[in-house]
Amino acid sequence: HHWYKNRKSPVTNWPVLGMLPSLICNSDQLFDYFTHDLLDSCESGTFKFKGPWFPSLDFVLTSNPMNVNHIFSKNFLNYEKGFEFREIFEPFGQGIVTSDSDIWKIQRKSLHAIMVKNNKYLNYQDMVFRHVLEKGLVPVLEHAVKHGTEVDLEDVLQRFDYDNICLLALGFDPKALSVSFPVVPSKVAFHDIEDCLLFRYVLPLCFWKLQQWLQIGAEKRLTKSLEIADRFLYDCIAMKREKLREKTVVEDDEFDLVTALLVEEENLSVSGKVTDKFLRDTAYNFMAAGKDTVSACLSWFFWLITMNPSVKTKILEEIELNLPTRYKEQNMIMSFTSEELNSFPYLNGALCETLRLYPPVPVNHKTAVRPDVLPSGDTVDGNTRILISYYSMGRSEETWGKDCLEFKPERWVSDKGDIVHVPTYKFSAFSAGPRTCLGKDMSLKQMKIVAINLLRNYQVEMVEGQIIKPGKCITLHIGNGLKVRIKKRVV
Ligand code: HEM
Repeated sequence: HHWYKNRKSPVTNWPVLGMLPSLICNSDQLFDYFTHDLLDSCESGTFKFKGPWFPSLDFVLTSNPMNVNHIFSKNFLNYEKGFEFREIFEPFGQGIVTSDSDIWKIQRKSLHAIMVKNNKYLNYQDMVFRHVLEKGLVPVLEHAVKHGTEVDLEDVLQRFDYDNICLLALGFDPKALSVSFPVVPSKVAFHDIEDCLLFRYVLPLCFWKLQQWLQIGAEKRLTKSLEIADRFLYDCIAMKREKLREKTVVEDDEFDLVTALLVEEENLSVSGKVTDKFLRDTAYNFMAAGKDTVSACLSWFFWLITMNPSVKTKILEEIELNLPTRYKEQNMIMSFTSEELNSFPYLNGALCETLRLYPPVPVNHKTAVRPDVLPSGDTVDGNTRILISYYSMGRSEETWGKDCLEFKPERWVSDKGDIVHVPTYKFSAFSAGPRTCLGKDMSLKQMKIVAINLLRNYQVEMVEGQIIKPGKCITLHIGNGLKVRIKKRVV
């Protein structure tokens, strides 16, 4: 009866073990397995994965845009991160990424007021970005050009991201991006925490809870790394409080997130609640959300344009054509306003195409509060884990056509040369609905500026013989990095 019931399933549903063996066998290429082995065979773009009988690891996997619209917008209140998710990601505390209901609303309101609405903070963002470009990225690239050394471009960009996010959140420059490629303990700790949390996510709760109690394996590593990260965060917060006590006016170049929260306390919905723990949780979540995403996207972008030389040529032509006259001289560090960046629709298309094929957040998590019927016709029970595969959505033939696996920036440029906008429930790299990414505009702006500076001034050549594939991580990195040689480009 069991075999008969499951005869149409694209993977074997074993008695007792469920579909776990197939998942384990494909853990090396999980997102392709979700896309091609599970979802491609379901007309509704939704697959019910059966885990072992005990403990239950069942989940509903979907890449159907109508379901995404329903889960993230139309029936938003029925789909939360959920208690189990918060338990697993407990180092995030009561921050925006893992919270629901009122706690999430307070976090979202305060972060939105600062990251999107506060002009002083937006100016600070631009200042920090220019600083990291000028004092971090360019000297490291120049060093690589001068010595002809091979560099891991992904590592360079991750360090760039880390310095940028630390300055944005805490006003502290860890100088992770410098020619000596130093080991930065807080950066290593954040990375380790992410690694250990991924373990927790795929293991049954009772298993990692036991490990935690015994303080062995990944849980032991997690405790140590969390101590390092917390010490770093609380030290930075104490320094900020001390600085503010000494000053009456905060300069524009000191207006980081923690300072902004302290200064703007009365105007935010958190009056009287800006405790050290609140600041720690807010900063931790902000850093976790923004720390590796830009570098992941840029790494895939440089690899994709190297594999597609005609795209690279077109981007360079667009840069030369639309570059403001003040930058016609070579070797200058170029920064742009958002309006100026609108003159690069093809570059925008190439970045969107990268995000479509390699979304830095490949899968999102939701929990159904009450039973529901999805627009695809699939039913979900209350307390069901739902995984939304952004990776599979970007590779759906139904949404993107027969050439969905090809890298074609042209699909994002209209016949008139304008940017084509795709609804967020179809192109969900930054998620959709009320929980859309708060760093979207900033990230797109920063990625364009890095791309223009690098492409115009340097020639980035891939080292032969590399295997480029996603690594096992919460963020979609290139597993083994991206080894390149950098040369100066002559215009
Ligand atoms: C290419 C770059 C980025 C991508 C693709 C991206 C993608 C996403 C996605 C998919 C989510 C939804 C996650 C979820 O629901 O759990 C998200 C949320 C978020 N992102 Fe980003 N992100 C990027 C960069 C950034 C940066 C640089 C920051 C901050 C400096 C940031 C801040 C946030 C925050 C605060 C949230 C939580 C929003 C909420 O739950 O209300 N993101 N991002």
